[in-house]
Amino acid sequence: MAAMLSPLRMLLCAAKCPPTRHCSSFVSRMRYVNRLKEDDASCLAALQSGHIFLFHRLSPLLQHTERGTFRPPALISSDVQSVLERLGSDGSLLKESVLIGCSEQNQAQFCLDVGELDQAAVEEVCGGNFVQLRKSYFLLTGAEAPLLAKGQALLRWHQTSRFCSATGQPTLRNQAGSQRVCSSSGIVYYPKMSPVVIVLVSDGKRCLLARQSSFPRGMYSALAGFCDMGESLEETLCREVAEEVGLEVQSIFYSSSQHWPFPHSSFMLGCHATISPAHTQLDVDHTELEDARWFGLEEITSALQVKTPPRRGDPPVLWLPPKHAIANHLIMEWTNRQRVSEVGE
Ligand SMILES: NC(=O)c1ccc[n+]([C@@H]2O[C@H](COP(=O)([O-])OP(=O)(O)OC[C@H]3O[C@@H](n4cnc5c(N)ncnc54)[C@H](O)[C@@H]3O)[C@@H](O)[C@H]2O)c1
Ligand SMILES: [Mg+2]
Repeated sequence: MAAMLSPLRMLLCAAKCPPTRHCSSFVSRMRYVNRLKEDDASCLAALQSGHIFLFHRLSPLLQHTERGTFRPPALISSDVQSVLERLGSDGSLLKESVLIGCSEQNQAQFCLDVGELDQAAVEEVCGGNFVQLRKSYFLLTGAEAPLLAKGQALLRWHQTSRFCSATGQPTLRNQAGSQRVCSSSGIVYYPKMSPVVIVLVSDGKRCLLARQSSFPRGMYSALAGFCDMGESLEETLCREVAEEVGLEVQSIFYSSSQHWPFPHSSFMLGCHATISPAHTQLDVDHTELEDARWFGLEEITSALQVKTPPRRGDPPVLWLPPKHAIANHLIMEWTNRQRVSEVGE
């Protein structure tokens, strides 16, 4: 999963880069993006030759490909400019684009919300459809889904951060859209994510999954909870497991992290935790969770084979979080470890 590299995999990826006397292309891309965040003139120049992903009221534009898949078109600036002009908008909207990265081809990448234009008209001119992010996220494969999630998160932040919470005066963004400054007090605001710990608890033989009443039918996921102010990752993890299922954690292993756009930007910190096999009795907090249960390797293995979510009237079947979700990644890691340890027994 490209968006979630464990520290070991990160080391392996870094090891693959050939040593050069100059900066690696990764280093130069990261430095380029950083420069664009700090220098408005360079960012504006990069926008003229950059790629732009369009959104309409926070829904990204997707196109059907010949292979029956979907992709977000990366439009060039001059094309976006002519779409805007054709639909009666003056060119100034283009400058509202927000920097989201740099492609491996060294192209600066931006996103732009054209919510002030008629949705159907933009769709017709661009030959695509604006699809809600929750749906788009699961229609896309690879790195495009997290890129769009980042774009939507930044666009949402700009749309909801127009005023300083200390003075009530308007805030002004820099060209990259990486910060906003109060026009009166000079207070600088940066985009925010809420840290969330997500943990797959195991008693050595089984893993613990839970469901909230709002989850799709049959879906169980790892335990998750927002960090309280001042807490460490470990403290949040132990508190959430205690609060939600009444268990005390013995040990914690960090796995990986993920930006999760739903319902707003969360920074998911993924961990595994073990509890003593002698203390597995659950005391579920039913105000938070509809159900929590232990699942063995066999049940998880067959749930991983289920390809479509259960429908109303179908026999009850365990449905696991989709591939893009870090919960799925944790479950896969646990499954692989259990398989190895069962072979070793
Ligand atoms: N990507 C994944 O695999 C995955 C899996 C499970 C959950 N999640 C995400 O994790 C998040 C947290 O999980 P949870 O709902 O069990 O959390 P939780 O157990 O902390 O319960 C949510 C409650 O926490 C309170 N809360 C405290 N700080 C908050 C904040 N900054 N934002 C919103 N609410 C806050 C609210 O009262 C809210 O109702 C959810 O938004 C969910 O989308 C992601
Ligand atoms: Mg929770």
